[in-house]
Amino acid sequence: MAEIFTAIGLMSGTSMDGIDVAMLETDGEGMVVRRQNLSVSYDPAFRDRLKQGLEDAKAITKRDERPGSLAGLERDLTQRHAEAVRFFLRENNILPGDVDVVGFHGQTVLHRPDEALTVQIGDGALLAREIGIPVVYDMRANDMAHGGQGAPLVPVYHAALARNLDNPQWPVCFVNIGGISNLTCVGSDSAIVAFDSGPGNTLIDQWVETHAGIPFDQGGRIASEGRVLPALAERYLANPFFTDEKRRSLDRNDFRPPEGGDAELSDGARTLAFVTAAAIFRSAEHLDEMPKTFVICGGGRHNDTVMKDLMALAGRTGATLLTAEQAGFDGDAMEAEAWAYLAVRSLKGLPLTFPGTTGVEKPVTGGLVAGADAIFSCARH
Ligand SMILES: Nc1ncnc2c1ncn2[C@@H]1O[C@H](COP(=O)(O)OP(=O)(O)OP(=O)(O)O)[C@@H](O)[C@H]1O
Ligand SMILES: CC(=O)N[C@H]1[C@@H]2OC[C@@H](O2)[C@@H](O)[C@@H]1O[C@H](C)C(=O)O
Repeated sequence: MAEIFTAIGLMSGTSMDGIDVAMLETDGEGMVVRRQNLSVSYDPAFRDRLKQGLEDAKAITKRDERPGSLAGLERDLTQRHAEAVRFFLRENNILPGDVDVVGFHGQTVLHRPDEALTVQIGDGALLAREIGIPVVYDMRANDMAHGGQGAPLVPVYHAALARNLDNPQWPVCFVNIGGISNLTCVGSDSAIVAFDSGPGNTLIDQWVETHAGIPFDQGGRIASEGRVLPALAERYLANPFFTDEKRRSLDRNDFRPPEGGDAELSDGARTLAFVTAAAIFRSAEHLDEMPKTFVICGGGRHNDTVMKDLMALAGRTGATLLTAEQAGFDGDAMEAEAWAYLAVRSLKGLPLTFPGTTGVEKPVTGGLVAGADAIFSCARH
């Protein structure tokens, strides 16, 4: 019988809005039972420190360098993750000994796939000591070492979820709209093709932060009052990222928000919401077959203007578009769940990425383990 692990995943994504915590029971393959989850927001001062961290990271040439504020930031980020785990355990009356492993993403501060350089700050050994649970971390590096883009890693989990769907129209495409968007297309034969699909919420977030002093456009309301500026939208959509033969993974800074003079507040937000949706469909043109079902996950699905545009674009292809919840999942917890699932796959030496997901030369596993002594005594059957 397959080993079943209880795993917690921790995600601090490119939006830098906070830490998502989610728990699963899984064998790292077809068996997935989703358990509790919660999110802990970063305060504005810590978000500012993370943003400074992205600036300081530009000086990194080797992935273990921590110039400027980064060493202190890595320590504090790790402590915040430890606190989030302790809070999660307390809230749900779970003991550390009930959890077999934690999958720790950390915070991406630099991602340059063309230079095979990706840096997630987060000290796995410190986290394992703090919470008393083994930790799997740094799961992107081995993919890059084997010629992969280092992202996206979530597709293998999307594929596991797709198997739980009730008689869907295939292919099914999971779209994750975080700071950056990515998609995973799963065929009826379980084959997966995945890639980053464009800027997600990051442009909208930066636009409304600069021009309205708020972290995101709640519900897409500001956008709903504006109109799409076609020339501005095309400036983004004409980026070679969409037409290049090769699918590339994105750094948060690969697409920059418009200049102040390019638009007024609501037209800018409206145009960027359209760009978010249209980018996904431009990228989807690289799939062999247009998906028949789209499942929308990630914080971007809370932006009604983005969702309206996605609906319209899906409608043109005759596809059905569902939110993660309509498909029976939790769209806010999915990435954290994925990191729990990936941690279990890592412990079992199973591949995390595939030629069809990151362009890696062959299926490869990944991740480093901290606090490993405990692992072999804790896997339950
Ligand atoms: N109520 C809401 N209305 C509009 N947008 C929202 C709402 N809630 C969240 N968002 C958007 O979702 C973002 C967070 O999404 P999510 O947590 O999926 O991203 P992430 O995991 O940080 O990014 P990535 O997947 O790129 O690593 C916020 O920055 C915001 O733009
Ligand atoms: C380098 C990095 O952190 N990339 C993130 C980012 O955020 C979304 C998109 O770009 C995605 O490819 C990836 O995260 C998700 C969780 C992934 O690896 O699947």
